Amino acid sequence: MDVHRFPMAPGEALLRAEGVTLEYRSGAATVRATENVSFEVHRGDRLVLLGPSGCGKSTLLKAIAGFITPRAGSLTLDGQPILRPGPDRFVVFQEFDQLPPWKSVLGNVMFPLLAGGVARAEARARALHWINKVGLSPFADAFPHTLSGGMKARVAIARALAMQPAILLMDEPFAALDALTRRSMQEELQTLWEEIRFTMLFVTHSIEEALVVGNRIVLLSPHPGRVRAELNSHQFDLGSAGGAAFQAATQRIHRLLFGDDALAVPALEPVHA
Ligand SMILES: Nc1ncnc2c1ncn2[C@@H]1O[C@H](COP(=O)(O)OP(=O)(O)OP(=O)(O)O)[C@@H](O)[C@H]1O
Repeated sequence: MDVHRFPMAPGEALLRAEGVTLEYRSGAATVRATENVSFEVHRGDRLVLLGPSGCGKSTLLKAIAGFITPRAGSLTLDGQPILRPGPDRFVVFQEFDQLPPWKSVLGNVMFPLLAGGVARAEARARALHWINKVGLSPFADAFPHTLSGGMKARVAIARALAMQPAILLMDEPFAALDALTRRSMQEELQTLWEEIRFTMLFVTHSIEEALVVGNRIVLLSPHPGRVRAELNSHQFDLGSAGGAAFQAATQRIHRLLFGDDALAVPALEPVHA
């Protein structure tokens, strides 16, 4: 078994969102979360959905995960319509209480593999491999309540990567962490990506985090979320944070989201920050 292998074939889009409108309905009330949103995620991309609170980022992720059906538009993965949840998509949430407290780190990472029908011995080997990758081998038998927030985040990432999903969906995974831990988790995620080159769709409302974590950023307007612009951000990492180019990009994005530029930029115009 090659536990390093991820489904990779650079080139065409892996995930395609086309004109996606998402709504919540309860009784007579309808809340439109996103409107006519289009973007593509290519294999090996670290695409960030960035926008203010309530612009529909989490709702988009839920739709891509297969939990919500678009009111209009389409979502396809590898050319196939997304109709339901599947093992090719795995979500890492902000709430690390997503780890069942009665299972050890090893048990937590093995759990989705076993649920997906992987034999116990292989699930154990794969889990131990990814626990090692996130630097938690000494804690394989520890239980979640004995771990720090950053360690829980690493368990959640190991659990997701062990499933070898076609795309990793991350919903503000570091938002609940203190600033220093958040920064080191961003760094660790970057190191893991450089080694494994998994495909990731990352949701955040932090401009700095988007620049550090992503190679491309899709900016969403306030409620309901519409694509405001798409930017390349591959030139930035934690090393460039605080530098002049990074600061300029941060201010540019801020203006695009909240300032006068927000009205002037048509959807999907490529912007090189
Ligand atoms: N279960 C729900 N029922 C009704 N409306 C909802 C539901 N979940 C979200 N909404 C609404 O949909 C819109 C988008 O919410 P969503 O959580 O996707 O935004 P977000 O960009 O992820 O925000 P945040 O950054 O604060 O998490 C909001 O107006 C929100 O109130």
